[in-house]
Amino acid sequence: MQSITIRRPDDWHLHLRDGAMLEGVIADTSRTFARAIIMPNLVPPVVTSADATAYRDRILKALPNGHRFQPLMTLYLTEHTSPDDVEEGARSGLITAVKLYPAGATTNSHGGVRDMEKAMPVLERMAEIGLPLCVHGEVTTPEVDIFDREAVFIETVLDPLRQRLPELKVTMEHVTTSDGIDYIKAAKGNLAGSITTHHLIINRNAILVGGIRPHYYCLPVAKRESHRLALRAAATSGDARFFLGTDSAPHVDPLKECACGCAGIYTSINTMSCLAHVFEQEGALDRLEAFASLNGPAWYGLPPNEERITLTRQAEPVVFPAKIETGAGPVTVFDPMFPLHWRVVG
Ligand SMILES: NC(=O)N[C@@H](CC(=O)O)C(=O)O
Ligand SMILES: [Zn+2]
Ligand SMILES: [Zn+2]
Repeated sequence: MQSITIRRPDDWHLHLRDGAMLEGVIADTSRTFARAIIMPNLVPPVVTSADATAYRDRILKALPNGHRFQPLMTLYLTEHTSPDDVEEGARSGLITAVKLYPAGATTNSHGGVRDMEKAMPVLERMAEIGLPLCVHGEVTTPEVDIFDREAVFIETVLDPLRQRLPELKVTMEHVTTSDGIDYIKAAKGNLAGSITTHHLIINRNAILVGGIRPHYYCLPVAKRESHRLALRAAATSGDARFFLGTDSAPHVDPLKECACGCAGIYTSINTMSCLAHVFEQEGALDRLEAFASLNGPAWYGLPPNEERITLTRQAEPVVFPAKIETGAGPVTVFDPMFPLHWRVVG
């Protein structure tokens, strides 16, 4: 049997939600991942260090017995965020990054930033103390086509910001376009990108061909095939600027399967099986560890995990549930549309 052993992976972009949903999903991450950057887009969002402390405690309380898992907390940037609060949170080790949601760009982003000018004092402080900014890189201008939102964000928001504050460390999260990949590669430093599992596997056909398929709808929306290929090339290249951020984003089925379905794909449970498949297809299994376990910690200035996990390839497909049941309701699991043969064995 073929097998591969890598350092225990981390997830550099994860939605754990809260309450019954948090309790229902956390084990799918903590079973396999040692750490994750926890997204702050709760209702209401995690905006202060006090909010983040309370949320971290709820996450740790929801952890199954025997699971060791470190939530790396983020603050949701608003136009009123206090630079001092951010600095205190960072210095105490509570906060790993601050998250920029352009207002209206995605799930629970209405409290995000409308006018970047108002966020400058916080961003300047972050640049000073070396605290990374994680960005949902999409503009929300109604005139801009949804498939172009990432490219336009780079040109009109991200590049001007980086020119103004070259010392600011920026993580472009869930990169979905070759424009994003090229922009990161061309940068002289202080820029990296996370890539999701699903964007390595689906293009926009998955959402629209043969009927509208809400469980493949997420933001940024999957793009055309050429972009997926660029993401795969970057992820499997070993380039230290690219790493895993699953963006696993659970929504209960009734909120996905309706006239105005939520954006988000749930991949925590089968991410490593999907990734091993992708890296094997690309002849890059030896670079899976860089993508899932090494590049992320290096970017965030943390040591890689000492523990190892082993994945084995079995002849029979590995069966994952089509849905998980949570106290909040059922959540459909990402279906890669091919059989998975890799399993995490420990
Ligand atoms: N990715 C998504 O489609 N949804 C995320 C928000 C986000 O990461 O943009 C969510 O919170 O549901
Ligand atoms: Zn996002
Ligand atoms: Zn997300």
